[in-house]
Amino acid sequence: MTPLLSRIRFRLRNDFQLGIITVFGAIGVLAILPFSLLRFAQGNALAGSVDLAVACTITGAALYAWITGKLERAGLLISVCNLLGSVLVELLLGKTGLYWLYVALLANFFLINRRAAVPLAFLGIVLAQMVPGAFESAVQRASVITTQLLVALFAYLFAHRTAIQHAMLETLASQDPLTGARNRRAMEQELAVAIAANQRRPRSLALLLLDLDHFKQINDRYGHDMGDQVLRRFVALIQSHTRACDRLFRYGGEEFVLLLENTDAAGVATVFANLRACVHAELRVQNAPVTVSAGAALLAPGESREAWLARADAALYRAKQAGRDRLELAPSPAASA
Ligand SMILES: Nc1nc2c(ncn2[C@@H]2O[C@H](COP(=O)(O)OP(=O)(O)OP(=O)(O)O)[C@@H](O)[C@H]2O)c(=O)[nH]1
Repeated sequence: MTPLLSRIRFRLRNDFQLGIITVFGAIGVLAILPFSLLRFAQGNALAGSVDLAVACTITGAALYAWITGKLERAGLLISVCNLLGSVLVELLLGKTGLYWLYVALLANFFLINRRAAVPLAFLGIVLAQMVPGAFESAVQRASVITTQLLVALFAYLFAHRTAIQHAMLETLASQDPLTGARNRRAMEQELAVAIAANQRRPRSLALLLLDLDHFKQINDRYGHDMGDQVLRRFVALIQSHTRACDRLFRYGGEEFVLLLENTDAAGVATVFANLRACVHAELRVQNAPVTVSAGAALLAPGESREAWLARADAALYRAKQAGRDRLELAPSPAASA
């Protein structure tokens, strides 16, 4: 498979909304365009033009989504086009437009945020009622309104449920189940994002690698459950003594990474001094104090995630060698070269 094809496959697999937009782009070409040609062949140029405009807009919006990545905007364009197109077809061809409105009502809840899809659904249902001569009787009109409302309601419930499950999956995929800190996978992604953002707008970005001292002894002496409890309390302590914008990750075992934005060497030293003090004061195992060592590194220009982490790790190693319960700051790569 060519790199382009595998990239397309990857994006379609990992982005549900882009997948739906793509399906619509294909519908624009494969399903609506033939109708447009049929209308022209039947001599109904107006209906043919409406179908052609809808097909082009939907397919254009799908291409726009692929090229720019602006899915919300593309989804909204397709949603509005679906609704207005259905109502216009109803105006020109009668009931046929109503059938398309059902598709639009259903699809819009997957194309755009469900809170935006609700008013659009109501707008579509109301507009569909205003088309003169589209209904043969009051009963038929009532049936159409009821079934359209039900379709919108079920689509809303399904989209709502999907959004909840999506959020749950995201949490499961990014959170360490024991401590609730973000996991290593999330760390790798967020460090990459922070590095990319820093290349565009450089500012001081610090990484603090924290490691509980002699943690093996805690497990050995007091049992694994006590070790787990210490890890949970350690994370809770860090989270309650750092800023909301500071990001904590479990790097593995008893090692944690704290990503500190807009923080220089003096700032890292202050953060660590505070954490060290609160660990001394509040983290005890059967009255024995627990201590923590740390290695810190400030991101150097052009530095990779791996190199940045390696410098913090080397600094942590030095902190351990120097007697633990302390912070070591990594020299910049230029200084150590
Ligand atoms: N209870 C518990 N223990 C863990 C977990 N993950 C790793 N460990 C233990 O953490 C210990 C880490 O031991 P070491 O790497 O020797 O580190 P240390 O004893 O803290 O020694 P220093 O880092 O040199 O101070 C090992 O005994 C692991 O089994 C966990 O999720 N829960």
